[in-house]
Amino acid sequence: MTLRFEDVKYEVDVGDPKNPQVKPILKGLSGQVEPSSLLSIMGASGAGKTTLLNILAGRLSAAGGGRTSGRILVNGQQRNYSTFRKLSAYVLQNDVFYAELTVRETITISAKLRLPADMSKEERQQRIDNVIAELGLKKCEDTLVGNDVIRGVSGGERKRCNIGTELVTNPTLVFCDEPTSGLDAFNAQNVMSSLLTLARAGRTVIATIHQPRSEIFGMLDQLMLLSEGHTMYFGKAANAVNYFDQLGYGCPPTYNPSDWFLDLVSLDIRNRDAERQTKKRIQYLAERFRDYEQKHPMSSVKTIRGGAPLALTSSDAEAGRTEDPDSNYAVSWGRQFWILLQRAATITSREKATNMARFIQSLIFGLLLGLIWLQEGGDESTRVRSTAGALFFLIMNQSFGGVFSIIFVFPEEKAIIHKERSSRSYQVGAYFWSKMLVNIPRSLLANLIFAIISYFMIGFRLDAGSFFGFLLVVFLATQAAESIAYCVSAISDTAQKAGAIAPIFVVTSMLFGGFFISQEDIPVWLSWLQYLSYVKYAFAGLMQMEYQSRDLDSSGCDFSDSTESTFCPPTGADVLDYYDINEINFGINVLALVLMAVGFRACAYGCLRGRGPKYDTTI
Ligand SMILES: Nc1ncnc2c1ncn2[C@@H]1O[C@H](COP(=O)(O)OP(=O)(O)OP(=O)(O)O)[C@@H](O)[C@H]1O
Repeated sequence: MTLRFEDVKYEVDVGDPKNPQVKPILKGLSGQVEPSSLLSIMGASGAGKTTLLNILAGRLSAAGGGRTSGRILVNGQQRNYSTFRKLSAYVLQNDVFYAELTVRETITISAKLRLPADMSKEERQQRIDNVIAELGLKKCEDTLVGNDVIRGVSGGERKRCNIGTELVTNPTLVFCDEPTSGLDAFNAQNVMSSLLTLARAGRTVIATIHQPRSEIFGMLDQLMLLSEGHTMYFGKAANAVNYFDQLGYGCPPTYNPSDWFLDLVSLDIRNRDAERQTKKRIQYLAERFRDYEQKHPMSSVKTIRGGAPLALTSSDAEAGRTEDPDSNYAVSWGRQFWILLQRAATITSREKATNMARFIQSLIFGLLLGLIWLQEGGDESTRVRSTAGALFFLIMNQSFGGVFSIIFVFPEEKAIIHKERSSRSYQVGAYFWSKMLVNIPRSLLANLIFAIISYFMIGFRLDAGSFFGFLLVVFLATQAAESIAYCVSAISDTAQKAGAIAPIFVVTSMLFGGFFISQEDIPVWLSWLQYLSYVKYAFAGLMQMEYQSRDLDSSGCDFSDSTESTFCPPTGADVLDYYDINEINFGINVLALVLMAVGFRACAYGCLRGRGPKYDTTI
């Protein structure tokens, strides 16, 4: 596939939105990349490399609010975005992965989601094996990808795994953003030689690269050198030294050419003199290159080394061989859901530290609450108050446990989802609902551990119905709190933001939960808030389980003086009256909790869906 770009410009508005200033970022860049070749876009930080790569890949975020112009031609024709996406792959700079999956599992899941469902198992397996072999990942295929906490593959292997997940579709065009960043020299070279191998197999590869060591520089086919949005050089990498030599900027013999070029085209802003001088030099080099471009029009830019181009139709036909011809996804929603459900189950079962932390937390808090309210004695009045306190506190405890298990994890996972959605691996609903389903057993088990310990230590009503009612309400309250956490995480960019917002909802629910403030004390204009409080329904449900249809031991009570301070209820119904929780029955409270758990999750799903990747498709 030959990719040609002509006079590509990109500008954004900066400063006061009412009186914005136009900031040009790319100032009319042109070039052409042919099959079997690797174009490296080089330049100092802020030169515009990533912006250009994103525009060429059709992955420039529409959220940036900039304006693009120019022309991008694929095999001489205006690109069709839908086909272009299927034929191209974009390898992000950040290797965001599930640390708990192995390299082979990661690539296999990508293949299952992105290859047509009617492809035979053997054919798919062959494709996965080829990708693993092609990228030299055989040695570490069964090693966990890992992260900062879990020991996994090396940085270079992770980068190649990142490339591998994109290569399973056999793309004809591969875009790579800074594939060598963060890698040591050895791994950087390995990654670059993998890219070169891909190019030699007939693909067109475009990669941004910051400052390659001399061995890597020697491997490059075509080089595009950028500075301040201008082209400083475009052509054979091997000719670059000669080109700058002719302009009077000969590379000293002991220098790595890429270091030399970066020194030449970097803007030095340490002091005014240096800035003026370097600006002048950049301006001069940009003008010289424009002259050079006019003398050597683009059609004369030839592929450096030969290689049979991949038949455009093979990949195209493959990508078009989907279950639903109208869908942009390779497999149906149901199959996406099933694959993602299996993935989520595998990850959850391997999150040993998280699972243990959740279960130990339930155990410790179950014991702690049990010890604090251990078989509370005293008169009925004291027992009622302390039971209400215990029930309320344990709802809060389980809610916070659930909320914090999500808000510090989910926002980070969103980076993976964003990447996978950008490559159109699946619909967000398939991911979200499969994840919700997989999380339920873990949450249920944590609640069960907590319920068994606290229920019997505190000494709540001793019959099976009451215990399971208690478990149901605590579980649903946790689910409602988790749903709020998902919702907040879906709208927050970072875990910190989610961590700051989520308690607002939980604490407000707590405030209107019916324990601290009675209904009549809530100002009328705020009273609607109580109906949004899952704590209210959970507290009412638990109190009903404990006190419904129950006579109390009210010996020693003086009913002639039933003021608040000498509260002395003869029956459970009086207790429920006292806490204003007789108006809604247990079934309705449970239903309200179910609706809140589902409703907030649906909101979270809506937010995730609405905040999906959107790209500028102007050119
Ligand atoms: N939407 C935007 N609004 C304002 N400035 C922007 C926007 N997009 C890019 N820029 C600016 O354009 C310049 C080029 O950005 P780009 O990310 O392409 O640089 P780069 O060469 O890839 O740098 P690096 O090597 O540091 O990643 C930077 O100065 C950046 O701050």
